[in-house]
Amino acid sequence: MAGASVKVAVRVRPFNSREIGKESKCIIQMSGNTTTILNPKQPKENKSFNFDFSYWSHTTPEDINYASQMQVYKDIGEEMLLHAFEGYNVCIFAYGQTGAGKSYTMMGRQEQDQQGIIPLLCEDLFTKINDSNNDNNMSYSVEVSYMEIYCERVRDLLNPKNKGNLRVREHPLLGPYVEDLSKLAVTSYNDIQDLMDSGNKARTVAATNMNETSSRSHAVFNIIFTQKKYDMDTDNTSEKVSKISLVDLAGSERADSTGAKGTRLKEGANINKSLTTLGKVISALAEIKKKKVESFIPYRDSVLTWLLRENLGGNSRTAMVAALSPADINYDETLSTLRYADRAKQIRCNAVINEDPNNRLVRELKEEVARLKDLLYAQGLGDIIETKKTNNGSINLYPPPRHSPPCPAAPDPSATSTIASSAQPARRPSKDSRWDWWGETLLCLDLQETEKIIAELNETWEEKLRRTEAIRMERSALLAEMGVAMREDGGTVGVFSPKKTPHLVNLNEDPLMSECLLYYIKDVGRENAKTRQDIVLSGHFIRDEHCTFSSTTGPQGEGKDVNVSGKKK
Ligand SMILES: Nc1ncnc2c1ncn2[C@@H]1O[C@H](COP(=O)(O)OP(=O)(O)OP(=O)(O)O)[C@@H](O)[C@H]1O
Repeated sequence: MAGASVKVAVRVRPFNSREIGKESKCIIQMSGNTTTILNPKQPKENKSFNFDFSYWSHTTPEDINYASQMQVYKDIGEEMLLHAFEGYNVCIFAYGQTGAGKSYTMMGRQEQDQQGIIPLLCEDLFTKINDSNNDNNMSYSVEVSYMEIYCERVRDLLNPKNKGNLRVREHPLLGPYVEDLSKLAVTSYNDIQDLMDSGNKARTVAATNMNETSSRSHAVFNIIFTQKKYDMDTDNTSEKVSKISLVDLAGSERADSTGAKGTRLKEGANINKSLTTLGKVISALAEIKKKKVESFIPYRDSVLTWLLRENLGGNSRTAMVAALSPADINYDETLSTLRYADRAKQIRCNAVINEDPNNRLVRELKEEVARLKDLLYAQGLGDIIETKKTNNGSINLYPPPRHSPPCPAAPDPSATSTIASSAQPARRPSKDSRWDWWGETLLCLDLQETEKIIAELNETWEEKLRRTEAIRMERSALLAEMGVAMREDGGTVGVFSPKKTPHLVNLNEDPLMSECLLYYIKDVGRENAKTRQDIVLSGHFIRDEHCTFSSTTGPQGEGKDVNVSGKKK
């Protein structure tokens, strides 16, 4: 299995009404696995590409060559699900310009035979689990998370409590992950379907709220699939864990072709930042294969690529579906999609079976906790751990005792989920104490976070189900309170109050979050930090000596400063 290439498929959809209205010509031809694009201006300049699959869905199911939703699932989804049962991480992502058919391929329509890869895969997953229920030595658990990345901000689509933007963090053992992203336990396909529906609604509500369409955000649906096998002979239980990531990317068109201006253009640049970086990552990985040399892969330059790092050239079996418009008016975008897909073919991933990762992880995390505690004791900060014991398990971080007080009274770290608690220190620390203060604070945060992860891993299945049910009830209550109903209205999906008046709801209540959360991921270890710009707190924010927070758009960043109250300077 080692060194398998990314599987790449392209799929062309029927004309839409706009294209029909413009009397568009079809410029895509397919024969076997080969896709040819005809240049409408230069008839002799046809370009052909070979892929693992070329799906002709331009006509109707009556056409013998027509590729149905089921065929796409059988070729791609079924294979990936098989790998998940083998214990590999898998990923399927859809790429293409807005309206090219990404969501149709990934989610599809509710109607019969029109469901896409995600629902078909989830249904098949539970069919297979139920089929093997006769085997008493096997047990399975399925957990789901669903997030949206918009303008480099991460939103939880399943838990209404997570209103703000979630932090993307890096743990020395876990790698990149989204802090506090809900992982909900599911026991049937119906459970997953409900979560998918709620998540899709939350996505539409948020997009409506921002006067946008969801095509500008990336949607990442994750399934954590755990299989436990009891061996009677050895009285031992072994475990395989697979993460199934199903990704519907934002429309890939260039900002200038959407007529975006001002703020919109800036947002576009940020959305495209993830896509542009994805392109750079794919190109860099393709170069490695071609030239057989190591090269720098800019995973950290965007939230999307950072979170999908393992799926792109790492521990994963990965497939990509590139959605194509058939129309001559979209020639440039479609050619660019084909080139993108062609490069993706070059990527090789080194997937390994994730056997017994949780036991190992808990052991390693406990070692990490012991190491962090030793460090705190060695620095004379043992009293933090002692306070924690009497403090309901939470560490009072502000200020750490030895160098106190570099900052004023301690805020309640649980008051807001992310920045506010880190943003509280308002007095400028003395030059000498500043570094110690930050070093110690980071140490405390690491300890707190690692203990949180251990608690999560140790949660029993019953506890997970109870937590899932509590979140489900909160979600229903919130949606009922907002009077949200989704309906098709003249082709537009909207958010309506029960009286059917258009009704906007503010899911983005935290102004601090919405104002200043731009992720900053810098390729520098905390311990190697040499300049104040290198202090990366929680992976995103850099606190400078004037107690403002710089959030930049990237390592080269044109930084945008925000002060502690979250208003732009
Ligand atoms: N293979 C197909 N067969 C039939 N209809 C399709 C197909 N692919 C897409 N469509 C239709 O084309 C329209 C646009 O598709 P879709 O919403 O999936 O595009 P998209 O690439 O996800 O766009 P966005 O970036 O806006 O999310 C939809 O009405 C969809 O039902």
